[in-house]
Amino acid sequence: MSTMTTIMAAKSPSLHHFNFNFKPSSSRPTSTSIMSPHPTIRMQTRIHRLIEDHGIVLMPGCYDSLSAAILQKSGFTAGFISGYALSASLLGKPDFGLLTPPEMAATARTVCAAAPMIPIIADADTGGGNALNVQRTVKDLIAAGAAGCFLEVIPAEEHAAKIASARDAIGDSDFFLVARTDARATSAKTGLSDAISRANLYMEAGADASFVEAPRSDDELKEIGCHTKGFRVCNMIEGGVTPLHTPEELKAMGFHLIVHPLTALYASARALVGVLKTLKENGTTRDHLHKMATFEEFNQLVAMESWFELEARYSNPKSTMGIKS
Ligand SMILES: C[C@@](O)(CC(=O)O)C(=O)O
Ligand SMILES: [Mg+2]
Repeated sequence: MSTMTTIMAAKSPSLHHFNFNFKPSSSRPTSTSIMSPHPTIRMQTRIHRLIEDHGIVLMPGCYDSLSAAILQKSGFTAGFISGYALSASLLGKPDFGLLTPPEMAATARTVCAAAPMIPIIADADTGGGNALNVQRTVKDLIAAGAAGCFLEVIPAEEHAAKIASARDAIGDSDFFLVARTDARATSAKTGLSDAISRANLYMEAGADASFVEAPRSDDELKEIGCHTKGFRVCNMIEGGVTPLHTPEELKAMGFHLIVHPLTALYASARALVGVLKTLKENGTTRDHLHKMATFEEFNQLVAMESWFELEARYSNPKSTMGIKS
C-alpha cells in the first residue's frame, strides 16, 4: 500500500464549519463564479523555470533546517517539505492530519532560510479548512519564502474551488500550485480514470501541475503521463505501491517534477536507530564511528568556517569600516 492513500480519507476537513443558515447576500459569489477570475497568463515561477531548463526536476523531502541545508549542499535544484516527515520530526507522530498549517509555515520559514539558493515546495495537505483558510495558508507559505505547495482535498468540486481560491491568493507571487488527487486508491476499476479526470479539472481550476497519487505500475504511470493536462508530479516512496524510477525514466513517461518525500527521513531514522542501539548495547560508539559524520564533516554541513569569518569581522570594528589596523 502507499503510505498515505489509506490515511487521506480520514483527514479531509471540508466546508462543514460553514453556517448554512446564513442568508446568502446577492453580492456574495455563487459556487460557479468562484471558479473564474484567476488570470490565464500566469507568472513564470522558479519551478516553471527549472522545468523549462531541465525538463525534469528531482525534489527530495526535508523536514527541518539541517536536512534542508544538506539537501541544498548535495546539489539538488529544489526541495520539498514533506507533511509526513514533518509530522514525524516535529510531533513524533504519524501523518494523520495532526500537523497544522501554521506549524508547516513556521518550518517553511526556517527551511527556506537554511536553503536559500533553491526553491522549496511545501506540503499544504488539505489547506487547513475551507476555501478561505486555503488563502490564509497559501499567503503564509508565500510570506515564509516557499516556492509552491501541494494541495489535496477529497470532494472534487470542493478541491476545484480551493484550487481557484489558492490561485487568487497567489496573485503574481512566485508560487507553484500542485493539485493532488488520491482517487486512484478508492477503486481498482475506476480509481485511475477518476483520478485523471480530477487532475484535469484541477488544472482547469488554476493549478500549475497535477499529482495523481499512488499509480501501481508503469502502465498506470504512462496513462497519467498521456491523459492529464499540463505539468505532472510523480511521487517516489520507498516501499510504496508506485515502482521506483530514475528522472530520465519518468521524463520519458511524461512527468516533470519528482518528489522523494521520505528518503531523508527513512535514512536518518534507520541511522539513529542503529547508533542508539549500539550505544545502548555497548555503552560506547567507538566501533560505530565509520557510520557517523565526523566533527569536521558536520562543521562543513553547517558552514562553520563562514561563521568564524563573520564573527572575526565584527570582533574587529576597524575591519568593518575598511580601516587598516
Ligand atoms: C507526499 C506526502 O504527502 C506523502 C504521501 O502521502 O505520499 C508527504 O507528506 O510527504
Ligand atoms: Mg503529505
